Amino acid sequence: MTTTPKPRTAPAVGSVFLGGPFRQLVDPRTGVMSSGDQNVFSRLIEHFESRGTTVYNAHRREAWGAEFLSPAEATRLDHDEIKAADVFVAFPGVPASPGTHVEIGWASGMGKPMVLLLERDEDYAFLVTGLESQANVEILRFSGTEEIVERLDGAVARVLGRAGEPTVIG
Ligand SMILES: Nc1ccn([C@@H]2O[C@H](COP(=O)(O)O)[C@@H](O)[C@H]2O)c(=O)n1
Repeated sequence: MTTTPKPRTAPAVGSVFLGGPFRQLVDPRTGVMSSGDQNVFSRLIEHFESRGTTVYNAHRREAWGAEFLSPAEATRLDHDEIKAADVFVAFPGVPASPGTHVEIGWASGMGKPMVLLLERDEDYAFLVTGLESQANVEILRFSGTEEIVERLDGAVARVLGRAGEPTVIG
């Protein structure tokens, strides 16, 4: 008897926090991020939402820069949303995004499964590239947004699969 292989589908993820450079991307002339930069975040948001995943994302929440919250409001919301999310996904940024690096520290401290999106051939902080020795994180090196989309579900599934395992200090 032959059996038909079941189609492989990525496991459902309840919620994701998506972070990355923000203030440095807001054009002072327009007060918002360029459409190209908005599209990168929108593409990843749509990717997750099309699978029924709730996406927490400050760039969309704050209308790409047109509706900045106060520092205290943004900090409280981001901290609460990272805590609520099943997975933390972020671009540390080139140049480095200060806010995202704070968020990476929070997510590590919370033991959150993490996927960090690093541009291929760019240089990043030692404490980002070394984080796999201390936390449940996958570092995904990419050359374009579509490469992220192709590889993201696999990386998310791997960190979720390891959630709850003790972290080996390297
Ligand atoms: N108005 C803001 C600014 C930042 N954030 C969060 O911080 C990260 C970006 O930090 P930058 O230093 O690059 O601005 C980003 O992941 C946001 O979650 C914010 O929520 N609101």
